Amino acid sequence: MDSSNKSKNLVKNECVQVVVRCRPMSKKELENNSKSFSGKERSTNEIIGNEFKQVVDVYPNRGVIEIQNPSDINRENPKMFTYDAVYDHRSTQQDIYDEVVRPLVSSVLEGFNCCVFAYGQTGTGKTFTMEGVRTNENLKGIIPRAFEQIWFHINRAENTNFLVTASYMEIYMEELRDLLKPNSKSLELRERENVGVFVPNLHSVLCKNVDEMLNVMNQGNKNRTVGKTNMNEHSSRSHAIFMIKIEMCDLETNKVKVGKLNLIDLAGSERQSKTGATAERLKEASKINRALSSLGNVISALAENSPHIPYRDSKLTRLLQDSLGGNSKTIMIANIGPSEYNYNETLTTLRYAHRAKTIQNKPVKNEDSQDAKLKEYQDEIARLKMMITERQKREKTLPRRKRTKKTKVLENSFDVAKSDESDGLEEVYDSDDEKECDNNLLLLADAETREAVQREKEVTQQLAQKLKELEGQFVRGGRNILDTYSERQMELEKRLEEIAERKVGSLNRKYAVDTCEYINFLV
Ligand SMILES: Nc1ncnc2c1ncn2[C@@H]1O[C@H](COP(=O)(O)OP(=O)(O)OP(=O)(O)O)[C@@H](O)[C@H]1O
Repeated sequence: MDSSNKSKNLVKNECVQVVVRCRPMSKKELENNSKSFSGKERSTNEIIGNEFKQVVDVYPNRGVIEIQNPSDINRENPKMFTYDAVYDHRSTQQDIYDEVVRPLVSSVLEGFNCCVFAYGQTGTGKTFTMEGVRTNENLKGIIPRAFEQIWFHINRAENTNFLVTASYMEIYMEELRDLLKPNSKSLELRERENVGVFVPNLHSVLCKNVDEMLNVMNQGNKNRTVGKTNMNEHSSRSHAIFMIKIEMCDLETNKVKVGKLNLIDLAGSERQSKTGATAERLKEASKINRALSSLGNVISALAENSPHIPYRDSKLTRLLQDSLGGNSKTIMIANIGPSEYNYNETLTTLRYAHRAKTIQNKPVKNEDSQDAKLKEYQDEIARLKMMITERQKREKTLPRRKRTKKTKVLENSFDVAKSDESDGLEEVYDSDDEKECDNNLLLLADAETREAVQREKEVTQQLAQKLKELEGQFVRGGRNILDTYSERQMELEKRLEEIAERKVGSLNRKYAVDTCEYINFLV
């Protein structure tokens, strides 16, 4: 990208947006909470008695979370934190998506790099928030909802070609694994100027609709490392990263934009005394905690404007390099639990989340991106079309004989694959007369020339086939305007986006006031 483009595309600094979601009391917590002080002895892995009291209060209208220190007997001085948005146990998956994530995915579709990551203690609802419950429409999480928004947009974007790919990987025990190719060897991270950190050889799947993306997600989830601990029946033992790349070409201007979306479900921090982890689970926990502590260090260093940011301390922080302090628009969802039993972990999460709010990114629109595959394909398509046209012209200049009954048989042997999307080819074969001319070429006087022409035609046919395959990679926008949503729903989506933007704007104003309170709290 030249420097004039760079300055044109440079958006002003933008802070990482931080939202906190407090999950409801779990069944176990509610059951135990109903018991008063039982006086029972506490065993290492058993959670009992009064420790399930709720210590977290959520004020969605003010973007505030209060947490009460259980050792403060009078319970007079709760600690207070303000975020871009906060969600309590009543919040729905739809609320979070519409108010927080929808505007971000709109930015992806404008050509920005964007990232959503869920952070928090084990069992606080990160996977629930990101992936949700597959079998329940209302409980599906951010990832499947993002698929719907993306394809909703594509199905309406006229005059645009799209090339959409998805990849899915996990960081397990500090190793990068391709969740779509579970038997392949572990992946490496590389860094290149103008590209940033990337993963060579990561498998990516071409997607043409929501269902194909859901298949990628489900396929990857089958291969994700999950285990049981005392804190969570299905605890994620790895950090999972779902990556979507959307290349878009405006067919009027021929300009290409590239939007990238990283959807990250981190493994949760955990304490052995609570999870009861032993053997393999314990080894995993130590790697998980180490990577999360390096993430904490990166957040702190960025918040303090430190000259050295320790991105290289773990694979997770290297991967998040662009999302934290880089060129991406980023949302951190900090998940917490409400009970006293998790007070220390919850406070730690709230503190890190608050620090992350000060991290400044410089989002840049990826316009005229040189590494776009779509650009490469389009150039190749133009080249193929030109070659085919030239060949056709050349063939027409060869001497012909008049068509006879006998030669009609030959017509069936020649049928260049004709794509309805291939404008160039339509030009070449747009009338029966021309096709007849082509067939007549086979009737040239001597066998040698006939053979040469036949060979020529085969080459042209191969080129046409290649052209068809390349064009088959794209999705032409604006083809399915009435497939899944009505016009009324489109309007509703627009309104929701406006509401979300207004909400974030008013919370930002509130933040200025609350920062003073936070500084007081720190001193
Ligand atoms: N907002 C919520 N509403 C209802 N149930 C929730 C909510 N958040 C979490 N849960 C439930 O809590 C349990 C733990 O959630 P989940 O597995 O998403 O936690 P996690 O943070 O991903 O844990 P880990 O780090 O161990 O993978 C699940 O049974 C989940 O359904």
